[in-house]
Amino acid sequence: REPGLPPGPPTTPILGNMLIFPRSHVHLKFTEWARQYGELYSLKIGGATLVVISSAKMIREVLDKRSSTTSDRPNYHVATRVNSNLDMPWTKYGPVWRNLRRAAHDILMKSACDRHIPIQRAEAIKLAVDLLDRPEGFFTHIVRYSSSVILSVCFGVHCPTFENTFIEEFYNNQRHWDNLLKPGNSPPVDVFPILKYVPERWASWKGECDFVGRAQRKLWQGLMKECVARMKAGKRNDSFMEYIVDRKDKYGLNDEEVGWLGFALVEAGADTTSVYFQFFILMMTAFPEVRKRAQQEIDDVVGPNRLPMLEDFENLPYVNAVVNEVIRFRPITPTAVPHATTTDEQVGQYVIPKGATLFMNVWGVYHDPEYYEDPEVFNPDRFMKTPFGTKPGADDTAFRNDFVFGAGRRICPGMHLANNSIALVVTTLLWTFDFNPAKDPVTGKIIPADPNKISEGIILTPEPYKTDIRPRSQARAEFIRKEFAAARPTFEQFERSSL
Ligand code: HEM
Repeated sequence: REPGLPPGPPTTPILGNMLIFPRSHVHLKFTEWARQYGELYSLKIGGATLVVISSAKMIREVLDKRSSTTSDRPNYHVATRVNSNLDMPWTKYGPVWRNLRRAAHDILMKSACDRHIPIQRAEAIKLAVDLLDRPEGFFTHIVRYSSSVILSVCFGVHCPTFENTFIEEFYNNQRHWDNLLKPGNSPPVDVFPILKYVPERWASWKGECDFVGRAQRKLWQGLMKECVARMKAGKRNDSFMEYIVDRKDKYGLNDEEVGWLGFALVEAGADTTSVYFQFFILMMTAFPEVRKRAQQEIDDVVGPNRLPMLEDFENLPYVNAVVNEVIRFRPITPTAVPHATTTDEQVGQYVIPKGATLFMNVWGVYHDPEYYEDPEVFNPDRFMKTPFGTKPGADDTAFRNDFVFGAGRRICPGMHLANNSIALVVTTLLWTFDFNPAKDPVTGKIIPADPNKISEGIILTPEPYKTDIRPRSQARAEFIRKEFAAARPTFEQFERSSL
């Protein structure tokens, strides 16, 4: 470890910390090291430097305040080979990223997202109807919901079913992509660039990259073709990509970049949102007393004769606390997406060198016992006491409830769309359903839903679990079906073409 670097675990010659770098549950090891080496520590992987940021104060200091020099992405040979670095979350900081980001900002800013609330609401109602019809398929219904929202909003196409559709093809392909991105699944080409030149017959990852790249391109090309054909036929439905196609010169984007931007929105927005709901239902199943209190609040504010609206959300402090606690307890993106520095950065007594990879340890921040009372306990009440759920009296000036969306210039541009989805789905589901632990059909014994069973790729996902989903009353079930019938015109404008 070079002098001046933040401290970190002892290194071995040449390899640095490579042998002790975790192969899974990276966030847990990062957090264990944070308790030992502090809010800013470093790791060496061969010649490369990784810096792990594990406090709200340091996130502000390094990623927010210095965002003009800490917003690059690390070199990712796999991403370069798969999509020439045009898939926005992985794009290097520079003119292409700036153009993509400007376009993404304009279509995803709050006022632009608000125009899409009707389809998000209609989809939340469809999700409830799917859960009434086939509650055991709840994982798939959630994935369909979030994919269909993103596809409607971005490309103007609704997906009424999961099976044999674009969504199934997209998710199959994403599994390959996630595998490639997982540390250890392809050789460390970025640390030892010589590996780039290993011939394909000894480097199966190269073929896998080419396969994934071709499949991703085929997906966005199909979507773009439909979108442009619809525009030409005079059947616009106000989708984001129509807006970008109209203004691609203004944004300095060519057709290829426009296509990859559309793909990035679907990729970054579908899985993340659906995983939030998978965790939410898991928590409502595991903690029925929390669910009942949230339902009581909705009943008091909304009553039984109408569905919750987005505007109700701000009048539901306990439901807000539940939403925030699910994010704190199980942050979907526990180490966000790594940033990289473009200059040397002096931070206090340390120097973070140019080209270092920066990890934002969201899990470590949200599970820090110095700031959170019993951080391993799911307890929405903490957010009723202080705005960020921190211990009363703790210095929370640098805290935010949205660290899960990243920081600085790279902060997730889709957060307003995601937050609208979360508010609408959470309130609709709590209004309509009870979630209870399932029972074994043979023994009658309760099958506990365990929040600790988590699998991970780029994002944290609950392992499949069982839950007993039932409407709170026959009247509420019938009401939802009526609302679904009334939402027909909202869906229709997205059904002019099908996928
Ligand atoms: C709960 C849902 C979501 C979570 C937790 C989430 C989280 C994140 C995180 C952690 C990043 C990296 C930020 C950084 O580097 O500091 C990111 C980037 C991004 N997200 Fe999201 N996201 C969500 C939903 C969405 C949605 C709905 C969209 C679009 C429709 C979206 C589009 C993007 C894009 C395009 C980027 C790349 C930004 C860049 O590199 O400049 N995300 N998101």
